[in-house]
Amino acid sequence: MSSASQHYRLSDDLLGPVLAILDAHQDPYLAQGLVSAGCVNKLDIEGKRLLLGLVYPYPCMTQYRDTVMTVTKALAVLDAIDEVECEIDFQPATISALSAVDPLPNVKQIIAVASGKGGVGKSTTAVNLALALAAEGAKVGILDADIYGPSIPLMLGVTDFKPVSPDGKMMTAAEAHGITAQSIGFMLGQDEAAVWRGPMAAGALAQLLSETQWPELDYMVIDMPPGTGDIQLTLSQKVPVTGAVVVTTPQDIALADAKKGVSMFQKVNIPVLGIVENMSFHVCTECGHKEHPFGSDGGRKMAERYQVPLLGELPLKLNIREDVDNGVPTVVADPDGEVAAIYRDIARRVGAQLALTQVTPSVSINISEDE
Ligand SMILES: Nc1ncnc2c1ncn2[C@@H]1O[C@H](COP(=O)(O)OP(=O)(O)OP(=O)(O)O)[C@@H](O)[C@H]1O
Repeated sequence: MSSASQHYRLSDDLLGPVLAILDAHQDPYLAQGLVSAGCVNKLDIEGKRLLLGLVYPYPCMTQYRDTVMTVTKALAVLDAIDEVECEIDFQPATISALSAVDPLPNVKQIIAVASGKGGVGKSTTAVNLALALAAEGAKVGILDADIYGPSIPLMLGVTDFKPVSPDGKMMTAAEAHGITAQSIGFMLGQDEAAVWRGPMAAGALAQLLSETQWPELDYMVIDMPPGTGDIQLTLSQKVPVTGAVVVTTPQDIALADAKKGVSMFQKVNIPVLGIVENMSFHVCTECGHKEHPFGSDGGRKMAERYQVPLLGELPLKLNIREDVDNGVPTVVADPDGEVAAIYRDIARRVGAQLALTQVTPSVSINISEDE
């Protein structure tokens, strides 16, 4: 990876040691030194004050302070430097090869959150991932494409939102907790979903995505319908998804279905960014005993087998459910808690994986009226 533009204004004597020190700082998510990862885009010196500019390809705002402290301490060994002024920014990669038909010019990356099986916590993961990416400094949207049970309006507390179309073409989206949301649930009546044929549903969902007035977004998270059937396959082909996250629980049956999810994305050349194991463990609030009600290590073994990262393991925890039921997901309801920290860690991993994957959209979107 290399940075878009680098401004280095140091003498050769100083540049070498500074770059060596910065490259010795391994970024945990990119698994490379800061220089090799292309994060160092500015180096200048005023007297003995080093001006350092870092640009990350994934959002990591909650880590900025730690990074500044570590890097400043490391550079302090050089006699020529007695102060470091560090600016950190985030700039996600933009999809490199967009098709001629580009329905989402405002969106840099599209992440599909999928599961092989219903009820594993896909929507809970999708909404918390979207909010965690936002908490790390990204501009984020979420599309609730789960026609079997659109739950994002409830989870974001925007159940009474009704999209309008002032120009008769593009629909408005809801705003909640700093992210933009569109949901099939805003459009559907109670029992409409179940009767849709696969291609028709996928067409309608792709249309919903392309005909919504999204603001400039770094990431669009799509909460996919559960399963690996026609709708999911067609949707994956109609939308230029740049990476997929597969959610599973550790139990055998969910894992078997999640494997089908991974294979489906691999078949349509969508990079699988990794696996989230939800409801991995439960810690008793009274005695602190940790148990694995649905088995253990399934997600890890699956990740190893398919050679994709295990992005994180979430506990089975009452307040995760209560928070989404209250319309304020845990990342927002308890930002300093350990669950929010896990979601933010997953968000950084997802952003870094997208940056590390040479992404091109799966296919161009071509929506025909009859689908
Ligand atoms: N880690 C967790 N701890 C406790 N409850 C959870 C956790 N993850 C999800 N839940 C709860 O489990 C239920 C199912 O979650 P969710 O709706 O996110 O699953 P899903 O896979 O999207 O389901 P569907 O297939 O119906 O769309 C919800 O009530 C949710 O609040």
